[in-house]
Amino acid sequence: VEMRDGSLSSDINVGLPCPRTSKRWIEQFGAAFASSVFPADRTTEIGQLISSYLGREKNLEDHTIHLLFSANRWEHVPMMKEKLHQGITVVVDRYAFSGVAFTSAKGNFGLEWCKQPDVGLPKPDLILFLQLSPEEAAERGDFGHERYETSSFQEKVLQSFYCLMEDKTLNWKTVNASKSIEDLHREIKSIAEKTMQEVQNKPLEELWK
Ligand SMILES: Nc1ncnc2c1ncn2[C@@H]1O[C@H](COP(=O)(O)OP(=O)(O)OP(=O)(O)O)[C@@H](O)[C@H]1O
Ligand SMILES: Cc1cn([C@H]2C[C@H](O)[C@@H](COP(=O)(O)O)O2)c(=O)[nH]c1=O
Repeated sequence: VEMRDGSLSSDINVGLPCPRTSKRWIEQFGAAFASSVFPADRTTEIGQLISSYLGREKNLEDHTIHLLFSANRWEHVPMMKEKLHQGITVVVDRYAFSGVAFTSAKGNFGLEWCKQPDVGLPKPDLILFLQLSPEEAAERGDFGHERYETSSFQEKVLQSFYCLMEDKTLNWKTVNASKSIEDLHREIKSIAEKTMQEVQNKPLEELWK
């Protein structure tokens, strides 16, 4: 979850809108935070290419898909900024951190190269990392259908996230995702509300600048 003056977003671990999760986020957070929610938006032309890639209908070169994920974030920046300036909390289900973690997990990609296309995106006020072992994640619904959804690759992604979390200029918080949905909701809501209070008068910053 990533936030700005009254704004909340999520790299819940948190990409831009995914129809599978956005409804739940709205149910959980919408009323409480008047939030706008968007995980990887698979509806735009770029989003459709990404969706075909993830669904293994299309193969794309690794640099190319990395840049497409980033472009899918940039195409939402005007909308995000508009909402933030209206005082609306923005929740993002996956963001630049997923971009870096997944591409760098492929090997032959340094973290610095992976970060470059996302430099300057709106900087999140909070990044919530929902920690769950790859084994436990694999037991949950829907796992295994898409590209990247294997326990061995997810383990590499996890290591990349740990490297990203060493950056103390970002407000990372790890929560234990093996709790019940209700308990997890309560914890996230509490952390998010506290952060919203803390940042409400702070200016919007740029990521990795
Ligand atoms: N705390 C929880 N306890 C038990 N099951 C859960 C919990 N949270 C989510 N689930 C279930 O696990 C599955 C995956 O959840 P969810 O879609 O939130 O994961 P995700 O990491 O956002 O997946 P993706 O990013 O691939 O969409 C769903 O079937 C959901 O109902
Ligand atoms: C944003 C982003 C995501 N990914 C990967 C991570 C997941 O495997 C999928 C997104 O699907 P989900 O429904 O949001 O889980 O794509 C990536 O490789 N790069 C990115 O920038």
